[in-house]
Amino acid sequence: MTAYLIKSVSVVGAAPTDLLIRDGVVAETGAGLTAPDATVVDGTGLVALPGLVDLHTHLREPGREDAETVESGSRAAALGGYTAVCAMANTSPVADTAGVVEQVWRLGREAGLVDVQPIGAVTVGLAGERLAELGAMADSAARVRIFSDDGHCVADPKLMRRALEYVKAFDGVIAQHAEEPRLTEGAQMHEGEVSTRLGLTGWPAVAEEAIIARDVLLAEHVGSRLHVCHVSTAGSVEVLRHAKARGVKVTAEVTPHHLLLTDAKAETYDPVYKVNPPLRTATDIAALRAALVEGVIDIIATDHAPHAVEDKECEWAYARPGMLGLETALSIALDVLGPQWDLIAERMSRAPARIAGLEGHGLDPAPGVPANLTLVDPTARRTIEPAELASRSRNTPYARMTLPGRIVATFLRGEPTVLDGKAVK
Ligand SMILES: NC(=O)N[C@@H](CC(=O)O)C(=O)O
Repeated sequence: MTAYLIKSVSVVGAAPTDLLIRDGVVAETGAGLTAPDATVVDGTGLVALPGLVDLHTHLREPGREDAETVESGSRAAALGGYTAVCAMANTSPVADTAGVVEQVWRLGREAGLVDVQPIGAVTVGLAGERLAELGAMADSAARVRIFSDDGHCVADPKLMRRALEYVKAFDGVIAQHAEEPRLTEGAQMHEGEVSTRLGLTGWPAVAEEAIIARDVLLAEHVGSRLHVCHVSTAGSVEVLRHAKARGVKVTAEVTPHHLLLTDAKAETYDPVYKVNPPLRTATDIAALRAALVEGVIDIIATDHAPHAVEDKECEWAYARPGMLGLETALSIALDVLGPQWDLIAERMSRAPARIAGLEGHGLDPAPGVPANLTLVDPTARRTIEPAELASRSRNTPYARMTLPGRIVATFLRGEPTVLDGKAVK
């Protein structure tokens, strides 16, 4: 195993220091370190963060390997500064058995670019009718702790209650895609002034808020852990604030795109902006940003949703919802939050690692800690070229935008997965 000596790097925004990485861990920190056997990495001007952790990634394997594979998505993640991603269950076949989650977990190990933690489906086939084998997935080699029907809401309150109760036995968490399906039938975009003008069927904010309100009450009633996926409205923030004040065990995520882009993007009729939940208003964005700073929203999660060209470059109504996120998330966070490094480390690494229970992740670089970290150049600016992304898909909403920050290197247990801004393998 090669040793690495990172010189003069700012750890989470602190004064520059040296980091010696050896045998998979941070062996030493301090000014003026020397290690003749180590490869030197110049960290001048760079910020070291604990490796980012994404709680919400669609890797598409098995089933849609044309859109993404565990390997291509892992490479996109590493290039985005991630050392761990949680892979959503809406694959084909659905990850609703021990066999499928073990397959995804094994593919992640084989790719070896990030730790891939499979998420298990809550219900068989995401159909919302009966519980999947949650216990078998938890006991499998993949050690599943997060369960989600993401892409679909667990709409039946009795099933949701059962799922919340079931996962208590192994400190699991249900990650809910909050969307009351009866209120979003035929929905194409956010219900509001723009949808009225464009004549597109709207997805009202209340469809999200009603489910979150119900679920925080259910989680409180059974004393279980609830995680809310991709929170997108100001009203949802108020429900979450209320629940947290009552001591409900609820955590919540916001995506980079819901922090930056509004429903006005639909005016272009470019389906790259079609996403679920939909892009909302400037008022929602302001509330989401404030909630993220305050901690009412715990984490940024990408909802990286790669789609093949034919599923995206078609009429708006026929396009699949979803956008890429892994390779641009840190840049959007920097754009939105500025260089608040401790906040970024908390919302993009420490907190998601805690929620997912990922050992060895989400820890600031310090002696003895597994060397899962990323080096960011905060002053660099880059223009997003879809063709240059590592993802197999091209559906980034940031094409040709110039964004702050560049991932220079990522280390997974002391081995670089990215060096000089390029994937190592
Ligand atoms: N977030 C998205 O817009 N898409 C997700 C699933 C979903 O939530 O619809 C996908 O898997 O593509």
